[in-house]
Amino acid sequence: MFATRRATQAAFGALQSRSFSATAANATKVAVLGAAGGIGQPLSLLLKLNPRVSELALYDIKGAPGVAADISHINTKSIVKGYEPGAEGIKECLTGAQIVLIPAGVPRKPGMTRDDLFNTNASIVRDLAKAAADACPDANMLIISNPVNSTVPITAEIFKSKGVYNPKRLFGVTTLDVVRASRFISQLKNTDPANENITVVGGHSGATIVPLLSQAGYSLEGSERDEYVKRVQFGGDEVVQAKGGAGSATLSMAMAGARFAESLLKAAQGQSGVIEPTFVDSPLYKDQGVTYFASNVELGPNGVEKIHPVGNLTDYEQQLLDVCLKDLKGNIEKGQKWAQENPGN
Ligand SMILES: NC(=O)C1=CN([C@@H]2O[C@H](COP(=O)(O)OP(=O)(O)OC[C@H]3O[C@@H](n4cnc5c(N)ncnc54)[C@H](O)[C@@H]3O)[C@@H](O)[C@H]2O)C=CC1
Ligand SMILES: O=C([O-])CC(=O)C(=O)O
Repeated sequence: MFATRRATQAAFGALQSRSFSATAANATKVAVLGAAGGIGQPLSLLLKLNPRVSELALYDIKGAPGVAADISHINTKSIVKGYEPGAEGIKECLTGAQIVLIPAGVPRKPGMTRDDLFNTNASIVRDLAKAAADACPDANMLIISNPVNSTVPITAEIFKSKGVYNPKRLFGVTTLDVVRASRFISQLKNTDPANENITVVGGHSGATIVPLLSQAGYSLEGSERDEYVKRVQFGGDEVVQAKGGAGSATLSMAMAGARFAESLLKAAQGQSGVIEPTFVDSPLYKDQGVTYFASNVELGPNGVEKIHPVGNLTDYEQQLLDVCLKDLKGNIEKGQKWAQENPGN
């Protein structure tokens, strides 16, 4: 039993700071949109375990009050409330939120690319972004719904159209790529994954995902290198295949989303030097027409504090980056154009 308790504590150790407790001064309302889904439920659970969160607001088109009632019995201090679907529910859910996580939308089935989700998820994200732009224009927006390379630019266009766009507060959550890249190298090298932190740059689909192993001091060669990179780039497909039509990564994504939210909370609550790769409005490749890009970003009380350049690359990594930039440009422009042509009601 004690072993079980120790294992549970270790599992949540990265998410919890036991000495930290939200006070009136740093009270933080976090909203999850799509909270009753495969990602939304475990993500909400992990946020309930985070002492930096004082209020958890859950919204979905179905089932959020039930998820909230369940999670609210967990013996941590934060208040949890689930909201009914509709304009009033989403407005109340979002009012006063400092962080909004959006995992609402459909997941992939085998044989689909993330871009195949565009037609369904673009309008879901647009409508939720509109509600957020009205109710909590200063919140940090964390976009999980795929295709992230397009849903982040869609969110930006909506905020721009309402005159409240702040590029420092919009994040595409690419943390799962970092988590996978770190776990997969630890399997190859027999190291502790907790000590690995592989930087992953670019975007969040296939060839746009570029792991930078050389910066962690690793140099894989030949087929071992190619297989590693392919596994990081197509890790999502591995899960989609294994689930056989029942969706894509949910549990690992919930962990990754909770980790990114925790990093933002730490930075917002005064911790310096908090750095995570994330897909943001970025100057790095704007001269090549790529207006959003994931690289290491230092987080602070105002969101994005400093966007780090990608740093030194091997010739091989440079080749991966060149392919990434080409794909990424198309994904971004597709989202921007769609949002401009489909402003919704
Ligand atoms: N960024 C990343 O690394 C990852 C992103 N994803 C993406 O996250 C999204 C969600 O995946 P799952 O949770 O597995 O899907 P899911 O289908 O299990 O859950 C989605 C939830 O969104 C809700 N929803 C749909 N329309 C909504 C709306 N207008 N307002 C509020 N809620 C709404 C649904 O009712 C459902 O509960 C997918 O697009 C998936 O591709 C998945 C894994 C990793
Ligand atoms: O593969 C998918 O569709 C879900 C996802 O983004 C991931 O697992 O990285």
